[in-house]
Amino acid sequence: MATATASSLSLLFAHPHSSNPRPFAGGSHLRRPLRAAPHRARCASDAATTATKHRRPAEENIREEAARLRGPGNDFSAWYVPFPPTPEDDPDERYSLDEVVYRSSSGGLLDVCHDMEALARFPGSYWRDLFDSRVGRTAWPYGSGVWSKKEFVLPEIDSDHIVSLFEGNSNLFWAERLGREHLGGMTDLWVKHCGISHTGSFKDLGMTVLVSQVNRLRRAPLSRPINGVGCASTGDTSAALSAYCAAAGIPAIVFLPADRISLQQLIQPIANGATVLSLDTDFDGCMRLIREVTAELPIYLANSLNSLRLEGQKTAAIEILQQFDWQVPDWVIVPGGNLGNIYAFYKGFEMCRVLGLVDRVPRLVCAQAANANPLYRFYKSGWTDFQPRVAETTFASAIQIGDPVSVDRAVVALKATDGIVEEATEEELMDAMSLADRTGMFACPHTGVALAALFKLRDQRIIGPNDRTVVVSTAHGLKFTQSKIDYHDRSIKDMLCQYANPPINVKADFASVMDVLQNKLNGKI
Ligand SMILES: Cc1ncc(COP(=O)(O)O)c(C=O)c1O
Ligand SMILES: N[C@@H](CCOP(=O)(O)O)C(=O)O
Repeated sequence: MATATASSLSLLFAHPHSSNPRPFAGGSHLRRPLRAAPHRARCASDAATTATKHRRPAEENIREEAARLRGPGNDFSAWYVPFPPTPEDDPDERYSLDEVVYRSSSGGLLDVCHDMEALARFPGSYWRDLFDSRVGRTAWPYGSGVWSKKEFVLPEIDSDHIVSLFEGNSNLFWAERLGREHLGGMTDLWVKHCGISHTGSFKDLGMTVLVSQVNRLRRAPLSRPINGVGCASTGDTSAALSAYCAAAGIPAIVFLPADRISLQQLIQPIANGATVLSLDTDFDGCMRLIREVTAELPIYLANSLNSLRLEGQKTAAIEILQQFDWQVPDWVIVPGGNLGNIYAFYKGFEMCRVLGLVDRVPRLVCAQAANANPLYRFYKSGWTDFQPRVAETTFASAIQIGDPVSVDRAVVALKATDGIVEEATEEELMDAMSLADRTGMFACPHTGVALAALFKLRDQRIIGPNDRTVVVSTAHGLKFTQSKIDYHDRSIKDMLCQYANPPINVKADFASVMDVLQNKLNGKI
């Protein structure tokens, strides 16, 4: 494993060995030349946002309206660089986002690097105001929580190529009762409901970006021969990929570990018309196969090994800052599996810090199921010994991953934020999820993992009662109802299920009903 050395994204934005004082800023065939700095901060997207005061003509749709209103292009750009940057790397190694490339020349990961100098010509206040002005609108494509931050995501894509289902802008839920009653009087506890979304998980945020770029590549003038988009999945990536591909008319191919994902997840790609291969292996086995297959066939890889995905996912971090009026929370807790998302959160926060939208980043916590905890073990070894493992069955089935592709990214994120890795047993995660449900949520088991980590960190007094803390809820509880049914049925072997609330079977007569209700009201049952 490559050692993570970068402690700040700024190292990505300016290569350590580059002698160019304006890193990647000039002379490249990958980007248009920079314009002279405008004295007033305006960009094309801005014009589209502000010019929609009048209702568009009935014969025009929102894409066409956006095209009509589009002003001159902006000069922001982005490209792939090796990740993390090491002194051994060729400082000139970079790739256009229009290339189909997932790995650096040394076989390492890639990251999307933005032209920070161009973005930094505008003060943080400009970006805050611009992003705030777009929230809740329908102006294409800014009604999406991802594309409302287009300049920080895929600045060069034509809005007409974007495949968006108006994802993002998810609820930041004040978990008042959970914090007050069950977490030692926590006053400032929040749950970012990334799973209350089009396909029921945070994957929509990344998939809109990836499928939009594929759409751009397939269409003229690039006209790349990409016949389909494929992924390995524990159920959520496949659902998001299938939905976005279906919306764009692009074939989707998904590799699923047989009998290891929920029925609700399985039916999503089936319903969206994807080619679904159910394979007799675990997620890590599916991941190995999809990598081999995409190296042979003109199928574009949609897993988070592909760093485009993380550009969309990072907008959840920016959205959290925005929802707090650009104040930075103290802690953000993220459940981790393949480990792309923890890095995406870091990148979103760090980009806002570097560009002056905020002045610091929160401490990150990555929470893993004890049955699938390679990162936790690595952390506990003092980051000295990473061992992939065979992940055991967990109710948090979407993070049943033993050989995460983004482990290097996670290490960078955690080291840079003085982060922590925690784990949760099956009982801890199911209890945490069920307790949260009892305070008005309908959490998924992965959110249960993050909540269980919070319980532990509160017990250890690492997180204080007044610390502003955000737990990232990654999927909708309705995708994982069987685990809740088993819990409330007390049918889970060796689990007390202390918050189970099974239905009471009552004879359908007045006296029996009254009897039960009186016992209930008197606290006897
Ligand atoms: C619901 C859910 N939560 C958390 C995760 C973990 O995200 P990551 O793989 O980016 O660590 C996943 C996917 O792995 C997921 O589907
Ligand atoms: N939980 C994921 C696992 C794959 O992660 P990815 O982010 O690399 O696509 C899933 O839902 O498939």
